[in-house]
This record gives sequence, structure tokens and C-alpha cells, in this order.
Amino acid sequence: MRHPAEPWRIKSVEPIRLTSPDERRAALSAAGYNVGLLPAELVYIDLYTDSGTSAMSDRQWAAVMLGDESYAGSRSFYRFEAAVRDHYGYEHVIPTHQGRAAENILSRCLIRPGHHVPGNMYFTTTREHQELNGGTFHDVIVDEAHDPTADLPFKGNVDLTKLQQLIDKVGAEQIPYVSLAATVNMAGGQPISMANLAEVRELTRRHGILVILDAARAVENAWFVKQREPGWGERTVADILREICALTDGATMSAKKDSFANIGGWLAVRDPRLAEQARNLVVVYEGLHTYGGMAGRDLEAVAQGIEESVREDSIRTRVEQVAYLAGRIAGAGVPIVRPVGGHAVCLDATAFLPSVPREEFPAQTLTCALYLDAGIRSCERGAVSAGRDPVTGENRYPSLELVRLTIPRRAYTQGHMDVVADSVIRLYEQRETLRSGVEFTHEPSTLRFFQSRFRPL
Ligand SMILES: CC1=C(O)/C(=C\N=C(/Cc2ccc(O)c(F)c2)C(=O)O)C(COP(=O)(O)O)=CN1
Repeated sequence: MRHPAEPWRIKSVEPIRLTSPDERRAALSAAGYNVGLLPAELVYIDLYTDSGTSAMSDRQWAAVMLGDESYAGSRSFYRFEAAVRDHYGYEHVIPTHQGRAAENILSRCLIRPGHHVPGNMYFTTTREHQELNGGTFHDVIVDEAHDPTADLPFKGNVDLTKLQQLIDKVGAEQIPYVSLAATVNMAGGQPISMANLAEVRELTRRHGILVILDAARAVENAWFVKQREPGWGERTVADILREICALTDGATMSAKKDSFANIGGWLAVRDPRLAEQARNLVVVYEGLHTYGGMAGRDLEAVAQGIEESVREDSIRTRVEQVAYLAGRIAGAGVPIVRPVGGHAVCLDATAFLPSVPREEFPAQTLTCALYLDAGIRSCERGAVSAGRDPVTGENRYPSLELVRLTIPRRAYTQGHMDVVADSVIRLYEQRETLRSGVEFTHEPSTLRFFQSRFRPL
């Protein structure tokens, strides 16, 4: 797989530095063996997240200068609203400062204690807001999504039998909506197919249950539909994105992903009553419903980013850069989640470090090793992220114990991808030396992933 030639040239750069091994050992210790607590300036290649880390375009920066900072009815809001309406197709657009803020508003509107929310695999903030409002999340994704070696084109699909069984068990009136992610982040950025989406829509319509899309990486999902799903190859990514949304009743969006924004998000729905309810809450938690916790300049950057995100050459080179890194790593025999997703290459930490027991958190251990080896920050997507069962208090050990190498958009070059691949391959060749993991020295009660601290065993 060749590294793609990008449809842009670099006009501005930000210096980065490879620290010394001693500096990295000291920094990691001070960060409690949690790479998320490292100062960014001590990270050479930052693959912690693709969220908010994209390079903005010159046209986004130009739009920033046009930001209308009026408190009410900002010109920038109407541009933002038009961009979401045009490309996602929802009538009522409510800005929020980022994705989890939209999840907060939506969950407060739709979820009541005792409700059940089925979805295609959990995501940390999404499930958190569902649970905070008294809901119980139920994973109804196809079984293969939990198998890193199952090389299927649409591992983000819903298992319709699981969904029907939940409806039969709890009753449709106890299910406020089905939460559908496109793509599925925790499965490694796996897409959902149009056919499966249509089946979910048909099943939920029969029971009067809403479908709410998590659209954070829906453009990547549209790209995979175009590449992999029969009958869609001739459609544009922009068309497919609209078709995805047309099969849902609303969406939460983190504009920090597909839309190349450094901050921003939105909640969009079709039902005017739900929109009114959400607008009332957005005033409480985010700001007036025409700015939703964003400055006018951010609204402009998101609007421009949406337009850029659906361009075929843009999304192709984005996904192909990830595939390039995956090709180099998998080519050396390193176990990764297959098929390769849109935003990340996910290392299978249990296969990578078979000597490290699950109780010693292999993925967390591997993120530390990657940083020490080459100053690369990656993201633990395994038991530490999964947290504890709210009822039993026991650690949840998901079948996917992953290290996510998350690629920011338009930020790194082939040279950086090669540094990452070389480091991962080097560690894999030395994997027998990594025989023990880490243990908590500090464990927060919620979303422990961000603030936990560890020590090596
Ligand atoms: C599919 C989806 C997301 O991927 C997502 C965020 N994602 C992040 C940041 C992150 C979030 C939670 C973690 O435990 C984590 F370790 C990383 C990420 O890196 O992937 C949000 C929330 O959107 P907000 O970040 O704009 O609020 C909603 N939906």
C-alpha cells in the first residue's frame, strides 16, 4: 500500500521534538504511567486521538476571521446551521461545544431511570451520559465486532436478533432510542452498512423507537460504504452521508473528528418538540441555542470543515494514510484489528503481549512501551477504558484489549507514519521482554481512563 499523495500542500508548520530516553522515562513516571497525563510538548508523534487534533485549512482560518460574535442570531450560526442541514439533512440544528455536550442534552431529553438503550458497541462518554440519566446500555453489535481477527467489511452492524430480543424483553416503551455509531470507535473504527441501517430503521419504525446516530466519523463510514457495499460505488460520499442520516431521527456530532474542527459539536433532530426541549437545555448547559458554547469563529470553522470533509480526495487520502500505517505494521506480523478502520490502527494488546495478564492491563502497558521507545502517544482502548461494572464494581474486561494509534487529520506525513511503524515493529520483535504490566495507584470513580495513575509491576 503506497502512502497517498495528499490533496493539499503545507503552508504552516508547528515544531515537534523527539525527547531523549531519559527525558521520556522521567516524564512517564511523573505522569503515573498514563500517557494521557503527559505534557504534549514531551510527545513526539501524538496518536492519542483524532479528536480536535486535525490541521485546519487556510479557508477554515479565513472563516475564523469572519466569525460573528453576536450573542443571539449570529451570522455564523446560520452558516453552521445551513452546513449541517445541507450535508446531514436534519431540520433542527443545535450547536454544542463538543460531542459529549450533545450526548448530555440528548440523554437528558430522552432517557429516564429504568430505560434501556441498545447500541452498536459502547463508547465511553455516550454510555456515561446514558447511565447518568438512569438508562442501561445494551450492546447489540454483531458478535464479530468483538473479534479483532474477523475480517468482515461491516463489523459495525447491528445484530437484529439481539435488538428484537431486547425489545421483546423490556418492551418498546422502555427503549427511548437506538444509539447507532458510524463508525464504531471502540471496535476499531468499523463501519455500519446501508443495508443494515435500513433494516434497523424498519425494525424500529415497527415499534415506534427512535434511531439516533453518533455521526462523529460518519464521513469515514460513507467512504467505506462507497468502497465496500455493492450498489453504492457510483454514489458520492456526500450523497451516501445524507442517505445514512436519512435513515435516522437525529444525531449527536463531535465536529472535532470528520469536520476538521478543534472544538465544536451539535445535536440535530427532526422532531420540533424534541428540538424545543433540547434548545431549552442547551441554554442551561451550553449557552444560547444559536451559539451552544462555541464562539462565532468556531461555528465558522465547523461550517467550513463540514464542506471540506465530504470532498472525495480529502476522505480518500485520510483513510488511505491509516491503511498505509496498518499495511506496514500488519506486514511485519503484528496483530491488529481487521479490517482497518477509518481513523486508527488498533493493536491487539492481548495477542501482542500474551505474557501480560488482563489484570495487569496489557493495553495500558503497551502504550507506555510505545512512548518510551519513540515518544509516540497512543490510546488505551481496553479494560482501563471499559471501567468497572456499575452494579458489581468489578473490572469489565472487554474482548477487545486494544492500543489505538489514532491518526489526526492532515497533521502527519509519511515520515511520521514510518517512525510509528518502525517503533511498533521493534517492540513486537522485543515483545518477550515485556512480561509484566501495571497496577493502579489512583483510580477515579468515573471515566477512570483519563485521570488514572499506575505503577509498573
Ligand atoms: C464516537 C464518539 C467519539 O469518538 C467521541 C470522542 N472521542 C474521542 C475523545 C475521547 C472521549 C472519551 C474517551 O474515553 C477517550 F478516550 C477519548 C476519541 O479520542 O475517540 C465522542 C465524544 O465527543 P467529544 O470528544 O467531542 O465530546 C462521541 N462519540
